[in-house]
Amino acid sequence: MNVTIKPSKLEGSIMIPPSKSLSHRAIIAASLALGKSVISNVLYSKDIKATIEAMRACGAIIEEYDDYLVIYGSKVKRVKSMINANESGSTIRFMIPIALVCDAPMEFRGENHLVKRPLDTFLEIFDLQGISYERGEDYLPLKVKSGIKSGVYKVRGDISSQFITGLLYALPILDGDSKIEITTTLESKGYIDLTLDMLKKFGIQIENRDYKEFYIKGNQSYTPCDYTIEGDFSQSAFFLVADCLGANIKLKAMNMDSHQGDKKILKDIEDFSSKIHYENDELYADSIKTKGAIIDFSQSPDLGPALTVLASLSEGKSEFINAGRLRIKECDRITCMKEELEKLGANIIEHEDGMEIFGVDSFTGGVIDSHNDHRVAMSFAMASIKAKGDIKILNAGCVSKSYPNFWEVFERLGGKIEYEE
Ligand SMILES: O=C(O)C1=C[C@@H](OP(=O)(O)O)[C@@H](O)[C@H](O)C1
Ligand SMILES: C=C(OP(=O)(O)O)C(=O)O
Repeated sequence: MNVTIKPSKLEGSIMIPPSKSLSHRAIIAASLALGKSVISNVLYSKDIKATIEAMRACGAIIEEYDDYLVIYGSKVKRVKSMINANESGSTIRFMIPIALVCDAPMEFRGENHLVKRPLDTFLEIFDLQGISYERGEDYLPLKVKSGIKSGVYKVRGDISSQFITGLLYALPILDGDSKIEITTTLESKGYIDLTLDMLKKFGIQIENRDYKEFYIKGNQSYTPCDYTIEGDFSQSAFFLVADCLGANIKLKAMNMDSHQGDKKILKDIEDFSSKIHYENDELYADSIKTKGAIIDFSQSPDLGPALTVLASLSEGKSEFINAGRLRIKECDRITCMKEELEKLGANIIEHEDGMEIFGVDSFTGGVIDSHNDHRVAMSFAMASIKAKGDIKILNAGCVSKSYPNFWEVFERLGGKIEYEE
């Protein structure tokens, strides 16, 4: 599906969808807890559906209702011999160690760009533990012959924190104690905090030694827990950027005490010289001519696409640093944002691990390729606010990865869209 957006004023109050990161974590923890858990405020995005199916493949009984799940957890067992993570990096990297708690063969699959996103950390572990596996040219499909064992795991912290999250979920339920040693600086640390918080809620103890080593006692049990998913700060970024660009959108019921790393968007927006307000339970940013800023993406890579749009429309120069991991997401988000924004008149210099962005006053119209990346598509929806002509976004349906009703919400806020199948 393609969409053509006519520049228009966006205004209104909306509920931001539930956090994708917390949803994955709650569903997995509940699926591993023997007994009944209710997970409320669930959005059935493609990524979350992939995790639900993956946990069913490992033995959980999951009942789906409108916006909540009733989950009867189980010990990991082989109900199906294949897990398809679709396009979800979180699902594949969380599920590999979890599914391999059960000592039986498992095939992991993925779709589109996911098959090329790195899984080396796990392949190295398989080699060290003598676990045989088969793969082709890409990382997926991956057929693993047997389960993982407790012990010492040395893991890089600068490729994806998702490997560490997967291990933190799996190692407590193995026989024997384990230790994860982080061998580099740890990036996306906020996501490890979300993991540790969720594990604690479901009764799992992890000893965190300053994020350098994690000690994990074996033979632990997940205990059931009812849990409500809070609003997603990564998704709030698109609407707060829209506010800066001239929209008047208020985000209802965000948890201002949230531990989500992407809550950093509030500071980032203020670094661009706008102001964040939280009044009467509503979050919004001032519409002003923002000024260029220096933004570090080591802890919050998912904010990259939205902030590239904001920087392109801010006065003067912005510098994005420590952003190399943006290249290993749903697409190479550095090259893609540069190439697509330049079609609208932006001025960007690309570096291996960042960008220099020279602000312009407004955009022209143009045809944008979303590169099948939900965050790219949503960022260009917001770019349309400052465009002098129509913006057509190709393959705009990719928003369903995290936010299936995004375009409906955009229209409800006053966005003018023509759809084309
Ligand atoms: O653990 C998580 O929920 C996530 C971790 C981040 O990945 P990295 O750890 O690879 O940066 C982030 O980009 C992803 O969207 C969600
Ligand atoms: C990178 C993302 O997710 P994942 O790694 O789970 O595919 C994302 O949502 O931007």
